[in-house]
Amino acid sequence: MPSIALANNSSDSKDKKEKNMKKNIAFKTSESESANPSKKKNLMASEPEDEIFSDRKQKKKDKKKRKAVDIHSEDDERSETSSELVEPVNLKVEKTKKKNKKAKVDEEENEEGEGEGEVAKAEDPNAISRFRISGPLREKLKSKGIESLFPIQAKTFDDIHNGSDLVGRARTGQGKTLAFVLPILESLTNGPANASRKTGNGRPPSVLVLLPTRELACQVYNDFKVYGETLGLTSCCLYGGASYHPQEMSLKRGVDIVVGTPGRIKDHIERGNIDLSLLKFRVLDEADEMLRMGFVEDVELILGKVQDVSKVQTLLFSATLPDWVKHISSRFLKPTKKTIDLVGNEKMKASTSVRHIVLPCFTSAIPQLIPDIIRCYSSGGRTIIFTEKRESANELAGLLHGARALHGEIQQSQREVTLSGFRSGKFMTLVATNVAARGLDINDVQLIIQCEPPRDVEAYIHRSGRTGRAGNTGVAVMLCDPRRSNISKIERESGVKFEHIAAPQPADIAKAVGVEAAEKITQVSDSVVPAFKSAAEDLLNTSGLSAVELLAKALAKAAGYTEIKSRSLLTSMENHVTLLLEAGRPFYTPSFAFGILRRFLPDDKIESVKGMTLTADGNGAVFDVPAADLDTFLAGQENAANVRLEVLQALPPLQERDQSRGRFGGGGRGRGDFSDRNGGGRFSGGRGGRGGGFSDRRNGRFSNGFGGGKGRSGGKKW
Ligand SMILES: Nc1ncnc2c1ncn2[C@@H]1O[C@H](COP(=O)(O)OP(=O)(O)OP(=O)(O)O)[C@@H](O)[C@H]1O
Repeated sequence: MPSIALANNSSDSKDKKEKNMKKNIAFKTSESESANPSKKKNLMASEPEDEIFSDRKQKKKDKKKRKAVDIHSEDDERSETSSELVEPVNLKVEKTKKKNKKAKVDEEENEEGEGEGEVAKAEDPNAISRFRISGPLREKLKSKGIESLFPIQAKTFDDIHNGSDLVGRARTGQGKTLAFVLPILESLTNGPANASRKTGNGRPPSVLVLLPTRELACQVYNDFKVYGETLGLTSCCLYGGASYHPQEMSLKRGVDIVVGTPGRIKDHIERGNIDLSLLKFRVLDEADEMLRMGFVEDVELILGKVQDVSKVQTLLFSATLPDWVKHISSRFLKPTKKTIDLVGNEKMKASTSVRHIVLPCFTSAIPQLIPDIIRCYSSGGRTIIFTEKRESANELAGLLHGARALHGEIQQSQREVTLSGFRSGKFMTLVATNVAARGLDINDVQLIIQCEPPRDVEAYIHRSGRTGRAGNTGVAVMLCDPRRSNISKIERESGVKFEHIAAPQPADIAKAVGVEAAEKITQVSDSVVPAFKSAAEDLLNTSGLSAVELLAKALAKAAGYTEIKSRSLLTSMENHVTLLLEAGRPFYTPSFAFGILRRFLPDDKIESVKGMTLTADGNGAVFDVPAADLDTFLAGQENAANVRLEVLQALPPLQERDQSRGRFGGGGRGRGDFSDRNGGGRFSGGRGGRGGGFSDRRNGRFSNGFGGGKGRSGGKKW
């Protein structure tokens, strides 16, 4: 990892009043909902829907696993709201234990035979042998390298197997999928649900799993398929954008497990293709996202198809469970439900094995900056870049070498090709909208880049959680416009303590790529030396450069650089420098700082100032100027009394502007408009408030004060 100049934490200094996202949900009766079918129709038409992805989880066992770093919260509080809470668990510790145990078990199995190995396994409280997991399933798990259950799986297994409804929450990447897959499969074949479930041709499904995106549905379907077939259970995946016929054929033949997205499943219900009356299990995975997307009525309609609610188990899982979802869960789950919350009131809600970084940057600098961030922070693994808008994803993917876009407007078949190409390593950079934020489990994603702070804390938690999975480490870099950053809300609500860094500088980049370039050069066969020796000698004699200087150029070229530019600390613009302005008195507004500059600089130089931002202590202002203008600025200050300009090597803490009105509701222009003063801003986000994130557009069921502004109220336009 390169040594990047660390700036002080600018968010510490501010304690701004944020508008509270009200989560008082006005419930309406089902009658009133069904009285409004036309609105439902509209929503269905615009649904980003669900997803497909027939790609297998490619768990390359030989991939190097990065050890988890500890960024654990000091806050040890436990939730007081959950009905049945368990101690939050340090996955890293568990995982390390598991690895040690596995090594020990393997050793003993080899030396002393199977019996001894079983004893060693039994010492691990989460060893799969300690759970009611039957032989074939156990063997399948072992073949996938799973010898021991993760905490969320271990803590929910018995409750689910014994027949309880359950709400399960654990941080991203901690194995929530198998937490419901395994006990469901066992219950259906060797447990309580076995006796009453239907078998034979044309049987109706026993399990229904609902997910918010097609990609996620396919991923979860794949787990049910792989593990279910070891127990003779069949699964199918129903998602939008794919042809109806094969889905209808699967349903006609009879299937045990149906996984899908609400829109397509509702379509199948309306076409009379699917009978959900005899379900034994209903699962809402990423429940909060599904409900946030406005699927609450569809979900309710689908779940309501069960004949006898007392005979069905309902499970609800997510890494984020806002209070309003907990309220809603009481509609779907029995009052006797269990809650297993491994996050609870712990301060840190996001992944603890991820390094969370904030980097100031103008939108216009993003395309040039990202390749260097990837070089410095991806450790050679995969990168997912998140943009807010589909157009930005397309645009950025077009500008970055070897990157592809993924979003809801791309045809389903292409989405599948893109995701499977990313999983298989055909290309290493995916530029996506929030369609990829939830649940996707892709091997060796080392780096997440968010081009701007997301609309809410849940989005931050899920996006950054695409890395650092299953105990591995990762890096999440969030870019933000220094003039408009509003990260303190995310910081406060997620519990993340952001590291503040500046753009990678030439030395950082050289350090990151130099070793690889040196390896490339040393790997060149000695056989080339005689052939190129005389050319090398000529070069040394005629270039006027030393051998070291020439070698430095060769290394740069081998790393793909023919020139390397420094970047400013504030906007990350190339060939700009960052200055601190002080005037011996407090600064209240950026205009005041501009006023001071006007006293000693001509207008055209003032025009070149970028990113004027007040320091957190209010005693100065920080801004960028083109490196070519630096002398003019420094010389100019000589003519102004009490004015001091300093070239900065690291950013001081800066003031945040309160963006809560626009971004989190209340109307206004919302996000966007990240362009710099001079109209740069390739990715300038335009207007359109982003309020109303939770509102159900159909009947205001979720209308909870988030309204206002046009735009992305339903979050359905990924
Ligand atoms: N017991 C286990 N041992 C080893 N690996 C496991 C185990 N359980 C799950 N995994 C692996 O951990 C990874 C993360 O699992 P999963 O996708 O279910 O996480 P999640 O908690 O649902 O994450 P998210 O909240 O992001 O959806 C997967 O690659 C999965 O195969």
